Amino acid sequence: MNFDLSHEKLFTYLLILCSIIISFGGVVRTHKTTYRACAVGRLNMAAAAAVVFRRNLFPLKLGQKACALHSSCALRDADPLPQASFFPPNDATMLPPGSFSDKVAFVTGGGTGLGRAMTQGLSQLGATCVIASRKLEVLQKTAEEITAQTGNKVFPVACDVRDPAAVAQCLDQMEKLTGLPDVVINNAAGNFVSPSEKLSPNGWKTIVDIVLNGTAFVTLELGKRLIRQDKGASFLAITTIYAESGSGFVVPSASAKAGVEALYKSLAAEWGRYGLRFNIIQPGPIRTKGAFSRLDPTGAFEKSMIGRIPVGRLGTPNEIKNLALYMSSHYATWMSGAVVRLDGGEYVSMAGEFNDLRKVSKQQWDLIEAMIRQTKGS
Ligand SMILES: CCCCCCCCCCC/C=C\C=C\C(=O)SCCNC(=O)CCNC(=O)[C@H](O)C(C)(C)COP(=O)(O)OP(=O)(O)OC[C@H]1O[C@@H](n2cnc3c(N)ncnc32)[C@H](O)[C@@H]1OP(=O)(O)O
Ligand SMILES: NC(=O)C1=CN([C@@H]2O[C@H](COP(=O)(O)OP(=O)(O)OC[C@H]3O[C@@H](n4cnc5c(N)ncnc54)[C@H](OP(=O)(O)O)[C@@H]3O)[C@@H](O)[C@H]2O)C=CC1
Repeated sequence: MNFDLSHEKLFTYLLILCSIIISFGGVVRTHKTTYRACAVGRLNMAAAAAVVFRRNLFPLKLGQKACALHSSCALRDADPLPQASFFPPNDATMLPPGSFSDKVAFVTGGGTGLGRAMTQGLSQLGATCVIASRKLEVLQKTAEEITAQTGNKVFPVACDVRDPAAVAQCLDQMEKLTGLPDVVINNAAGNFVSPSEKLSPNGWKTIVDIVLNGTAFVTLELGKRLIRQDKGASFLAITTIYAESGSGFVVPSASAKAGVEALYKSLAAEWGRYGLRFNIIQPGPIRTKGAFSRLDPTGAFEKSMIGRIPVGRLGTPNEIKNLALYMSSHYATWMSGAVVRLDGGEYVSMAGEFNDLRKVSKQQWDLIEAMIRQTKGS
């Protein structure tokens, strides 16, 4: 019998064996690294398998604990690159205090992640906020926390943006609570990575319904009401850098976000005459539980993702907050139909044909240059 087991395969099998032991609650030492299963119960096996998967793609640092796939564990935090020290995030709120006094802001998906950060910023600068999404308890907790911090009211309203009747009801409720908004941020989204050949019709529909139809229902219903009341407003949509390029493995999201951009650019042209502005932010990767748990659940890709960001680090929710506040404010009244990318340079870094030459060392460059200079004629 021919046992063709390379070191790599043997190591993988060993790790799978370890993961099975881990899944029964054990602690395993391999290569001086202690892996302790962070999950209990049914998720144990999945977590341990994720560690094996990740270890084989990108080695864990010594002593780093495996924490994949379990909600009780903090999300892994891959190191920034050295150049990130030139570009520290400035999380302070940028606009002057009171920039949104007497304004009402409506933020979809305002209970978590980037939506929460933008709501916090608007509230801090004086806005009365209404936040809407499916999970009322999450919204309530965020609303209480922000109001306690800023002293300004944040109203939670349950709403599934996929349902136009629910959207209309939510806006009725807002009108009673605060009147129509001056600032609208369409931030709610759904996403997951999946090979497209595994997508069911309902998988496709779910993402397109949340992202494109949800944004359209909110925007069109609010727009009609604002037009009827002759009230101006700023609309902002949060899309993504791959809305422009497209991307494999998140095809429903890429298609829907591209649709949102077309919707916003079109309405910028059509509804300016009613006092309505429409702009778009395309964020690069920012660690939020919502995004990373669905787009990189094993944590295997975070390091390589940071590696392709010229600024050498992920963005922060507060960086998106500051841009969103500016674009929604009275400092930006001449801005409409704009698409602003905020991604540490990731988009251009992935696009440039020769950008991988960053990996070439000084000595290799000397050699390459000498070879090129030796070439005569064509
Ligand atoms: C080189 C790799 C680099 C990795 C980088 C990682 C980090 C990158 C950061 C950059 C991010 C860029 C853009 C981000 C865009 C975002 O939008 S992030 C925000 C993500 N947040 C959310 O998604 C929050 C809300 N999401 C949800 O509620 C759910 O996830 C869901 C599925 C969207 C909706 O929930 P629900 O309505 O309950 O739907 P379900 O009934 O569960 O499912 C509906 C159908 O979808 C199918 N499905 C669900 N999950 C999957 C999956 N993982 N794979 C395949 N199919 C899936 C499900 O089976 C249902 O279909 P069927 O009825 O046919 O079974
Ligand atoms: N984080 C990142 O790296 C990036 C994020 N983005 C975009 O930023 C935005 C915020 O994402 P992020 O904060 O990371 O992720 P989150 O998952 O935290 O935010 C998504 C929000 O959408 C809400 N939501 C989902 N489905 C619905 C629905 N059917 N009706 C109403 N609300 C819904 C969720 O609340 P609930 O579950 O209560 O409904 C949640 O608050 C999204 O538009 C995303 O596409 C873009 C590029 C990069």
